[in-house]
Amino acid sequence: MFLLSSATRQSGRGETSLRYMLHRICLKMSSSASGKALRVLVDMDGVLADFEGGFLRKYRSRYPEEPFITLDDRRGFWVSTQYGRLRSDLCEKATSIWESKDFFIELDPLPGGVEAIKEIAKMDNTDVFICTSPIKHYKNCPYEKYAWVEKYLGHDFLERVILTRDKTLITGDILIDDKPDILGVEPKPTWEHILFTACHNKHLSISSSQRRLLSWNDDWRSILTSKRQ
Ligand SMILES: Cc1cn([C@H]2C[C@H](O)[C@@H](COP(=O)(O)O)O2)c(=O)[nH]c1=O
Ligand SMILES: [Mg+2]
Repeated sequence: MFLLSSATRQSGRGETSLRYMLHRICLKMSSSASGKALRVLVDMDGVLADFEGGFLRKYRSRYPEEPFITLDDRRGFWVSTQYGRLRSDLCEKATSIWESKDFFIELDPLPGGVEAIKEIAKMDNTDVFICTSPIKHYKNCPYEKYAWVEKYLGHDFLERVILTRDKTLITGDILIDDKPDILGVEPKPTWEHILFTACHNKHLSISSSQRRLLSWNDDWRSILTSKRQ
């Protein structure tokens, strides 16, 4: 501040543009600090990265003799629970897939997700963060989630990664997430949950007040607009 004000005092003609720049910087800082910038939280597994497709491909390749559940027949968020119901030992076999090295880094991006989040990141008055829950078997998953973001979104996007097992603690205006029930210690999260449609939740009826995003081809821009004041 001291440097800037002494520079404006000395500069004469440069004073107006320096003042203007300072004004712009202050505006950007105060709009973020006062919560005016729209804060968009985007989940990773099932929203940006194809967890279900990646799981089924690797499960069938590792356990070719075992029964499996097609994506069409998936019901309920937890893959492990549905496989456990099919046969109790299959719960552990399913879990072994996402606990393996290279599972998370090798997930394919879901259509349009990478392009959409890059576009959101460039929008004026908008802050976007990837908000994702790592598994407790932490040997590979947290590293690979960062590596996936770097691979598809670039190194600078690593600033925008939030790893948390409790998304209710994170403040934001919108959380785009495929998990139907997002619970945690905070009973009233600040965000509106936009349910991202996935094979496991497409049959669920949601309340009239809840909104869905059917895919990244759906009108996510209108949802963002609706949250701006
Ligand atoms: C289906 C399923 C998922 N998980 C793990 C895998 C991911 O790390 C999280 C989900 O993260 P998100 O941020 O909510 O997308 O859960 C699991 O442990 N068991 C499962 O059946
Ligand atoms: Mg998810």
